[in-house]
Amino acid sequence: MKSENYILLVVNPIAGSSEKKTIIDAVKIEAVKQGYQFKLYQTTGKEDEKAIKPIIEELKPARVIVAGGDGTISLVAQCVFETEIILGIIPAGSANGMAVNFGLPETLEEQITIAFSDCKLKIDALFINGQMCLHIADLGINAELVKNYEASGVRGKLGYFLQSIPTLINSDSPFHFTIKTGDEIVEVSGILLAIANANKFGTGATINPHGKVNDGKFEVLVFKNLDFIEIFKTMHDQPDMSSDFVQIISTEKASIKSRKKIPFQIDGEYMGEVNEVNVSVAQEKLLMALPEKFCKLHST
Ligand SMILES: Nc1ncnc2c1ncn2[C@@H]1O[C@H](COP(=O)(O)OP(=O)(O)OP(=O)(O)O)[C@@H](O)[C@H]1O
Repeated sequence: MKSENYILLVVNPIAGSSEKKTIIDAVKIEAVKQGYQFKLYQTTGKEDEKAIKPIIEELKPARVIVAGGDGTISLVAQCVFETEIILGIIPAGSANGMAVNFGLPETLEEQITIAFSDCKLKIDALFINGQMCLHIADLGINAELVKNYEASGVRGKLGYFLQSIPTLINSDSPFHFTIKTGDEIVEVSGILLAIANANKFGTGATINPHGKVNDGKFEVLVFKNLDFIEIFKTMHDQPDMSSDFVQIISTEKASIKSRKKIPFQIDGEYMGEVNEVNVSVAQEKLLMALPEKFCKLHST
């Protein structure tokens, strides 16, 4: 089989509410136009990683393009981790947190241009309790919201919205955290502890204004209360958040414990309740095709 002459497109047929045939056709047309062979893999939700890895080994594609939500992007990222294969993204999930963080445009045409472009960046991957995280993981009310959303069966942004009020009312928060980073131990209480490789939540809220995706570090952010003025500030790209609202720890590794078990999510997938998470970072191990503005911002 001829190497590096393929574009592999991985599509999650059930992600979000968008119709996938348009995406598949448009990516195929672009691949053929650029002289590539085209291969499509549609996820089943069962052992997809085991199915995708041998396809990549056999075809050695120049790029793998993924059309789905954050869960599918993470799945495919694991398949190209530590290789020189370029990963391109067509956001097609409900919340698309990663796409919002990377500043990917809204139209399919522009997304395809970027996925095929030479504007590339090697980004860090976090490993949290052995699981890859590219965007944001958290313990507390946001993870509770993800759990309730997944259980509700209502997909899309409306599902998140419908779940938010009962989740806030019924939450067990605040939680008490012990955070160990190298030599430092911090004791702190909060409603939400986020572990962020990224700057923004899927809502566009900038929770981690100084984070960089390729600096070999990540941020542990403890949100102490539901201060709506401070939450409002996160709608700006460079919010000046008070330390009474959020405590930010920038580090290369962390061990986080809590007295009681807390709902936990990674990149929008609910992971159950835990009372300990261990985080490490693998620097610049994932090669991605990203918007020029994002690449420039991270190359300085
Ligand atoms: N063919 C399929 N049938 C059912 N579930 C699937 C299928 N393919 C993938 N999945 C499941 O989809 C989930 C990942 O969804 P993804 O992150 O792509 O979308 P999302 O952002 O969660 O958006 P949505 O809310 O639309 O699912 C995983 O739980 C995976 O097991």
